[in-house]
Amino acid sequence: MSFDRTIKIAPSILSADFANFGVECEVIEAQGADWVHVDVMDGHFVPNITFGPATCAAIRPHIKGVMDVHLMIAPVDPYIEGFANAGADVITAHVEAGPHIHRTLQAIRGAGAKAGVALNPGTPASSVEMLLDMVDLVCVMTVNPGFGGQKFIHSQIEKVRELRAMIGDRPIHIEIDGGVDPTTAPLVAAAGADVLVAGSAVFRGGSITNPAPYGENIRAIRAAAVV
Ligand SMILES: O=C(CO)[C@H](O)[C@H](O)COP(=O)(O)O
Repeated sequence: MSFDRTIKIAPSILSADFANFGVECEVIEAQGADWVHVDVMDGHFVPNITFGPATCAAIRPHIKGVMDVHLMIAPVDPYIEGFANAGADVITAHVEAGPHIHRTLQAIRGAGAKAGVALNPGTPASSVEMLLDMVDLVCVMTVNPGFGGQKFIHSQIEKVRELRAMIGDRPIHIEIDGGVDPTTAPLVAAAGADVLVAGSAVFRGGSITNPAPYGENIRAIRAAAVV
């Protein structure tokens, strides 16, 4: 997985057809997705439950590119190896998920994956300042995690600017997750984000038997984000 700062669109399969994840991943990549974003929720750290490492392992053969696994779970550490073995390229843990995020990030890299750290909307950019040598990606949650289809929280744009300045030349992606669409994409891209997670704005209007809207939606977000 090479590093660059071009805009990458990462559809969240939270908005896909849960009965057809494998095909959804193939179709979304064929329609122009750069990464596939996989939302893991435990009903404890967030008020929703999705799936675990077995599902990630099952969809891995259907993804040619980057499988970007976002863990909205606590505790995190006991499950890192399982998600790495399932083939995750990036594993992102929340800074709020436990008292030892530095250890968690070490464990992610130790398991052979790129390490991401996610920040809830109420968590300041400064919380990752001491972690920058440990991370490959910082994920700014622009909704409260747990559900797709929520409204973008505009106050997070300033956090993205702060992170962009803090990161400087380091090879660290800034990922935005929640409420990304053609109206919000240019705001976060201008602030310095390069990975845009989008669920409802990508999957809206399409299906595995009618995938063209996926491609139109991805192209619309990408075009809007080129600032
Ligand atoms: O992590 C998430 C929710 O916790 C989702 O990835 C995120 O909300 C994307 O969905 P949408 O684009 O519909 O807002």
